[in-house]
Amino acid sequence: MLLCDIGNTSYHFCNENREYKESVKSFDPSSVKEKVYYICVNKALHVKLHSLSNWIDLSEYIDKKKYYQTMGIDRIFAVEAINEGVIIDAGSAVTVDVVKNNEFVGGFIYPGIQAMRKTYENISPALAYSFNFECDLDIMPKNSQDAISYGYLKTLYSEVMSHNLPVILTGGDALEFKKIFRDAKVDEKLIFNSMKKIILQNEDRLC
Ligand SMILES: Nc1ncnc2c1ncn2[C@@H]1O[C@H](COP(=O)(O)OP(=O)(O)O)[C@@H](O)[C@H]1O
Ligand SMILES: CC(C)(COP(=O)(O)O)[C@@H](O)C(=O)NCCC(=O)O
Ligand SMILES: [K+]
Repeated sequence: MLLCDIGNTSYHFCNENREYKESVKSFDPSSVKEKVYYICVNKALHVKLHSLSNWIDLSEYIDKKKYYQTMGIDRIFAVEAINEGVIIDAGSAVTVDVVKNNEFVGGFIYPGIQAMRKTYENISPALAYSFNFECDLDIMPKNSQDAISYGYLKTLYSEVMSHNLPVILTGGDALEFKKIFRDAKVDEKLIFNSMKKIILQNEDRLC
């Protein structure tokens, strides 16, 4: 079964156990001839995907009453996958969603690594550093690279840890954030497993 999670940077495919990515900028979805179950947060692609009969939008098979109307479908599928924890989906944006006793408590959206690095760089060339994910968030920075790394990472780290819940990391940058959320579980297949659960629950409707 071919699954696809489409974000603002990548088509993230999973075929049985093979995972691969294609760029949103260059990939042509009509090149896929087999049936593919997908979710998509990329509004620009919605019309094209809905015109392809072999691309099946799983967002139509989820009970959206538990979520707010404009919530990203990637976040909804991630939340549906767990009963308790804080999910960090680190991609173009970093989304953080809190689930307690199988209930969606709420969540927030934080700039992704590339977006934030460009923001600092656009302020001044003096801030053109990659983020140091090894920087000690318990010590006030005394160099420029840690000054922007701490500025970007400490707020996110403190907020996530304040919930005292298990942390689950997913998304293209999960392994970077694992360096600061050391006790987190990295689950690159979180959303794909959630998609499989929804397909199984709706197999009579999904021919
Ligand atoms: N222009 C870009 N914007 C955002 N992320 C980018 C960009 N170029 C490369 N990346 C990398 O691509 C990955 C995006 O993560 P991914 O989860 O695939 O994105 P999304 O789900 O938002 O499409 C990250 O590792 C990020 O660092
Ligand atoms: C925040 C997102 C852009 C994240 O998408 P991604 O990082 O996977 O490209 C996506 O969840 C989205 O479009 N959300 C809509 C706004 C909201 O969730 O409130
Ligand atoms: K994301």
